[in-house]
Amino acid sequence: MPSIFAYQSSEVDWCEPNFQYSQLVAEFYNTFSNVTFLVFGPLMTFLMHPYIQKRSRYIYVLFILFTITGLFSMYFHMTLSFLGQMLDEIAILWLLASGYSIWLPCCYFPTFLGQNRSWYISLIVTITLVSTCLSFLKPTINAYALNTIGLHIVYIVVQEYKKTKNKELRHLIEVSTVIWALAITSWISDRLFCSFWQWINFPYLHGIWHVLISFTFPYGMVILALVDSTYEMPDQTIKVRYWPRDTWPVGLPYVELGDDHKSC
Ligand SMILES: CCCCCCCC/C=C\CCCCCCCC(=O)N[C@@H](CO)[C@H](O)/C=C/CCCCCCCCCCCCC
Ligand SMILES: [Ca+2]
Ligand SMILES: [Zn+2]
Repeated sequence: MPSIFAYQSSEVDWCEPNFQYSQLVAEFYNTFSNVTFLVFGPLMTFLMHPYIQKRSRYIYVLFILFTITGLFSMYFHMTLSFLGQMLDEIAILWLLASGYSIWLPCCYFPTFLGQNRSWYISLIVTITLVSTCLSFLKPTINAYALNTIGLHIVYIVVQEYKKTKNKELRHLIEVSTVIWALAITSWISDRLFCSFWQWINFPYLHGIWHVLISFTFPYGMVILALVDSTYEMPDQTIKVRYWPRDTWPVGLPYVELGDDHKSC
């Protein structure tokens, strides 16, 4: 049995050919396409710093876990090792769990918990601990299970889309849903139609997934901050801004706190 550190000890291999450019990096494009995680994580922490200070410092954990996920994903694609796979998937699991703990509006809590966030967080932590252990039993299905959680997040966001008249929020939800749909299509295509992509000499769909899914993170954070503000900070004005410039046709969304209060 190979060591968990050994190159190609994971049962999962992606469509991109291995060791094409270097003996050290198994999947070159899949490894370096994670660089957007390393940029967006710290940049979003900086841009949303005033909001996080006011709302909850636990949000920093989300941004740190997002950056760590990018690092582990790089390590996984560089080595295709079992350790790399598990670090990548467990980091995603805890990132999603932290997101659910902080952002899920109370109206989506299971009815037996009432509106009690402390009980809800205890439930999420318990489920995540059990899932972390279960993830070692059949590691090939982990990524599918994580994408199912992703589908549930999209479901919640779509429910909020139906409820809101806020044009800015609706626009953010529309753009992020399209980006997520393109991302998941790339992920599934890489898994299912690899021989076709190799035949046309374009086995890079998983790298495209990395870039697209990393863009859903800033969008997801801003959408959830806006939704959350209607429940948790009803008197605070939240402004959506875009980095590097509001006026540029494309940019990274983030939130800023308004000086005034909604009720003033
Ligand atoms: C109310 C809940 C709020 C939760 C908010 C969390 C938002 C997280 C957004 C993005 C995180 C993306 C993390 C992706 C890591 C990619 C690393 C990777 O590619 N790993 C693969 C192997 O290399 C592995 O096969 C991938 C597994 C699947 C990961 C599933 C991630 C689901 C992301 C869901 C994003 C929904 C955004 C919805 C916007 C409308
Ligand atoms: Ca490969
Ligand atoms: Zn990947």
